[in-house]
Amino acid sequence: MMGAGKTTIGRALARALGREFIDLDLVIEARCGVPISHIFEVEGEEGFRKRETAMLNEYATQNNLVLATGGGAVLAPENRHTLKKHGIVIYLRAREDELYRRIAKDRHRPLIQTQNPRARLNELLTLRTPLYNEVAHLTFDTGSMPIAQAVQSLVHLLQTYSHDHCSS
Ligand SMILES: Nc1ncnc2c1ncn2[C@@H]1O[C@H](COP(=O)(O)OP(=O)(O)O)[C@@H](O)[C@H]1O
Ligand SMILES: O=C(O)C1=C[C@@H](OP(=O)(O)O)[C@@H](O)[C@H](O)C1
Ligand SMILES: [Mg+2]
Repeated sequence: MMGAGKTTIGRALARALGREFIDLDLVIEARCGVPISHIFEVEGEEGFRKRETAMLNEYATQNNLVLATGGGAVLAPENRHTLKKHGIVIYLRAREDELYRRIAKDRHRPLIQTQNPRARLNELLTLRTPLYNEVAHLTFDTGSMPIAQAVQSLVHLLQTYSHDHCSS
């Protein structure tokens, strides 16, 4: 979900693993030359989702990446299939009040620029939590854990997962 730390922790995890980091939102912004919020204004959420799926399809099959999606990438069944098929998907989980604290003042997340952003976040979480669970190979609670500590734990979690599930 927005504010879980996908961009921040993803970037630090990539560094720790010596992998390239790709954030789908940043790739979309770089290609379009405008912020995500502008894409929402001009093309609506639907237009943004098409771009998100196109970028996911482009990067999902590349090896040796840490790829951060936006929180809504799980909405399309096609994206869930792509993520599960090609990646080890980590669901970064944090409590609703912690998510809200992290994103409340940020004007760059168009979906919560509403009269009642807290209620909106709650609605989105209700809708999406089953989808996050469906697509996750691993679930990790960031809580109020410092980023460096989260990264260390994730490296360990991935090592264990790879040892148990990957043949080479
Ligand atoms: N574990 C954490 N503890 C405290 N702050 C965090 C943590 N993870 C992320 N943040 C902060 O929360 C905000 C949102 O993080 P971000 O990585 O953009 O989340 P996402 O990409 O999942 O929306 C940023 O200001 C980031 O520094
Ligand atoms: O949850 C969502 O639907 C979205 C999350 C955002 O990314 P973050 O999850 O990195 O904030 C960004 O993709 C866009 O604003 C839509
Ligand atoms: Mg992000």
